[in-house]
Amino acid sequence: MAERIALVAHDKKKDDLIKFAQNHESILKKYELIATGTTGRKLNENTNLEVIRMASGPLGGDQQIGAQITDNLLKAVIFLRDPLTAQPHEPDVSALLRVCDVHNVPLATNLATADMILESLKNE
Ligand SMILES: O=C(CO)COP(=O)(O)O
Repeated sequence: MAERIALVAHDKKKDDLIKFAQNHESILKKYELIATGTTGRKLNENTNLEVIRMASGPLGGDQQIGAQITDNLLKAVIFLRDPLTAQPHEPDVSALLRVCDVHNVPLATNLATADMILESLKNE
């Protein structure tokens, strides 16, 4: 089974994530990709990647991804969150970030770190 990476972006960061995914398509293609609902739909529509969609973030998608981290299924999480906009599901967002730390899963919350994580995956 291919290793799995989660891709998530809040609304104001979705364009950044799509551009990021387009720029890194060749490395991302080597992984099974999952995303929250709207992020996944936009990635499927705007890149050549095949992304498995969870529920939308506000409807529990972050929690579904968190459960996969707990089950040791994820290699890394790229979560471009919007630090300037309050989210109705902020507790879910915090829980996802927290569970990455609990299980020591690489987590990028901005593009600079996301680039570094993918750079390091190239060397595997
Ligand atoms: O809200 C999100 C993550 O917290 C993202 O959810 P969507 O991809 O469904 O917009």
